Amino acid sequence: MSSAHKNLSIFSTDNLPDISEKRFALVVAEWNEQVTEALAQGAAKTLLEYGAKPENIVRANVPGSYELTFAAQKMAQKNDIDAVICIGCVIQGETKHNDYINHAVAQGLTNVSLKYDKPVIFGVLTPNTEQQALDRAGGIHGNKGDEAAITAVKMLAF
Ligand SMILES: Nc1c(NC[C@H](O)[C@H](O)[C@H](O)CO)[nH]c(=O)[nH]c1=O
Ligand SMILES: CC(=O)[C@@H](O)COP(=O)(O)O
Repeated sequence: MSSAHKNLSIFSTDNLPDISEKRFALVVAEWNEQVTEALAQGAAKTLLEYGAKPENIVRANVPGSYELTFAAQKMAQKNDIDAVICIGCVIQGETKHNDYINHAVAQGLTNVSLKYDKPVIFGVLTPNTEQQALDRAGGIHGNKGDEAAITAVKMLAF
């Protein structure tokens, strides 16, 4: 079901684990900062709403979404990080560059998650237009940052 038919920030929060002592890395790409900052704020707010402590959310910025994988690995290898949430926005341009970034990051974050046996959440928007991005960063389709945070919390139940 496409985002056009549902608010991405409406999800079940039943049976969530206690995250009061869990530590989260929040890795944020600076490209399309208006969007990624809205996503990051949504993710942080949601973690706090569901019981995370402010001191247990470790924020790190990277230049672009392609760099999320390297930073995610640096965070995932830390013994005091329980989950990594990666935030980015890769807007389609005139060339295929966005495709290469998106595929590299999706596969890269999956590899990091499996290598370090920790949830590494793909909170990267891959819109065709800036408006599509804004719609998913606190607009008509909710906030994908909220969704990424809840996903991290749910995965800590495994
Ligand atoms: N065009 C976008 C980029 N491009 C930059 C790359 O992510 C990367 O930093 C560069 O290729 C150097 O390695 N990044 C985004 O996050 N969003 C874009 O729309
Ligand atoms: C997705 C990007 O990296 C973006 O800057 C590429 O834009 P373009 O394909 O028009 O060069």
